[in-house]
Amino acid sequence: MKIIRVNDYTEMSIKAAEFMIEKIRRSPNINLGLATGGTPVGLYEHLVKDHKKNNTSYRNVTTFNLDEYIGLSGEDPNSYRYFMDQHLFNHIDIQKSNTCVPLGNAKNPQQYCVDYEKLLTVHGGIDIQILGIGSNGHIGFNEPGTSFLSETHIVELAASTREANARFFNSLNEVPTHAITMGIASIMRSKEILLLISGESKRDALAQLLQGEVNENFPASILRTHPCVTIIADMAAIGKIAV
Ligand SMILES: N[C@@H]1[C@@H](O)[C@H](O)[C@@H](COP(=O)(O)O)O[C@@H]1O
Repeated sequence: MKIIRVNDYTEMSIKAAEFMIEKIRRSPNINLGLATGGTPVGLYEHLVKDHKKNNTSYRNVTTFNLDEYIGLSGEDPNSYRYFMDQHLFNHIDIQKSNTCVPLGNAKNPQQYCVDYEKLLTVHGGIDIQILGIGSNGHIGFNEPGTSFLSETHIVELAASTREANARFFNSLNEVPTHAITMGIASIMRSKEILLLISGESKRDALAQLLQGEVNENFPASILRTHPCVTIIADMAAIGKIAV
């Protein structure tokens, strides 16, 4: 894993945007794996700025999001589809039909998981996957204990994850209990991974990722076995860890 140290959230977002823009310009029909949460918001802001200023085109780009809450429609302001539209898709020249975010209100969620996984394969897989990390080591919504062999599936969210994400909702009760997420195996099939880590609340997770064992109890640890991972981490997350 390659680690890029940056001072703060802003620098992380700019570096991540430069990293992505370079790939998109080089391969205009790239398949991007996208993440939600607070971490990539700055990255998306910079991609939008760059699109407006330098005309980087997303015309032939296809995107796949990692996850979505079960029970929320794409019009729900707390859905990840809504998040992606607001933060990125509505502001760039991407074709909406090329943006794939799992459906939170699919009629048959189990079958939908199989279909989403197939969709990834049919498109030739993800070229570069952006990831954030939960403080318990989750990636996507793959909570501790998830099999490293898992593909897109339905998960029950850990209490700590619902609490961490409650800040986006009116109350904890409104946070859905289940989500659909690409599995660990689906994520690991990406040709390249860019993991963003910012803030003191992620310090333990970063330390465990770098120094702990590769173990299903800490889902992100599998990334140590991926051939092409770049981590951009800020000083608040790094703290005194030797990187
Ligand atoms: N499902 C998302 C993840 O994809 C995200 O990476 C993580 C960290 O979120 P944040 O960036 O807000 O800390 O938790 C959320 O639950």
